[in-house]
Amino acid sequence: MSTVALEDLTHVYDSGAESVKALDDVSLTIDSGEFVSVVGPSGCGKSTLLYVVGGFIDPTHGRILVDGTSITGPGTDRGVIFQEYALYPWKSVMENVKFGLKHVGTDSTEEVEATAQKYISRVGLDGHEDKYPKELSGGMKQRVAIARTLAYDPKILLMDEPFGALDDQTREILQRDLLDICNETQKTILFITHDIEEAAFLSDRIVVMSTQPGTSKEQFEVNIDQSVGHDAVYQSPEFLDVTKKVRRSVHEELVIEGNG
Ligand SMILES: Nc1ncnc2c1ncn2[C@@H]1O[C@H](COP(=O)(O)OP(=O)(O)OP(=O)(O)O)[C@@H](O)[C@H]1O
Repeated sequence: MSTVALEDLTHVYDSGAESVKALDDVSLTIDSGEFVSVVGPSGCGKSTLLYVVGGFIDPTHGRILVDGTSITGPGTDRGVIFQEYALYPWKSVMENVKFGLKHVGTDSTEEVEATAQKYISRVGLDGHEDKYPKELSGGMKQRVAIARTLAYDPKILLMDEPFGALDDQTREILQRDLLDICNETQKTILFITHDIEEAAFLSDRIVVMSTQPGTSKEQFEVNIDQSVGHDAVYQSPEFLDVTKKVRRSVHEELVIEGNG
């Protein structure tokens, strides 16, 4: 369990001729075990926010604290899952998952094998260990990516549109699996999505970002019992209410952008 605090994050991409302010003074705390989604108009800085929290880019201003300590780059305390599965095409499912464990210095071959197998099973890929990415569907590839990240047990998951490339049915199955994993392991999650319904189904809290430069515009608590399943949740008054409010908030930004 880990708390993540984003303090006054500003990021400017400076490519010499032109500079783009992607984030403007974003502050946000994600409590231990909390699931927070970030939504907002295209180009508002959602991915930038995730890269900064992942430690892949240094913010121009501000800092990120994990359990009170400032981060200085990527680390195994934070596992990142992208929309593109980022698997090694020349490695099998087993080898891809084992690769994740290299970062945490597990020495024993048996231990590595057993841990990899545990997470391959956890994401429902028993029997597919020796297959290569090209032999897998999109949903299976994303399961491998999730298993590879879970295998080294990061306390924090940073997910950038992880289900964006999947069909509706596969997406719903993986959303449910993700929630089950969260309940079992109490991960702290920062989840980026375009999909307001997805954010409302999965999250404890939704942050709406303003149009570029991205600021944390508005936040919505979500109190939904996801265990009743997608169909029942999607028809519940709480779900309809929160999606309406979030949609309105995002839509205001699109109008502002259109006028600007
Ligand atoms: N490497 C870069 N160099 C310069 N500008 C960049 C770079 N990466 C992103 N940007 C700009 O920063 C702003 C924020 O981009 P970012 O990808 O974080 O937004 P986003 O909200 O994730 O977008 P989308 O929803 O379309 O994926 C955009 O104006 C984008 O063009």
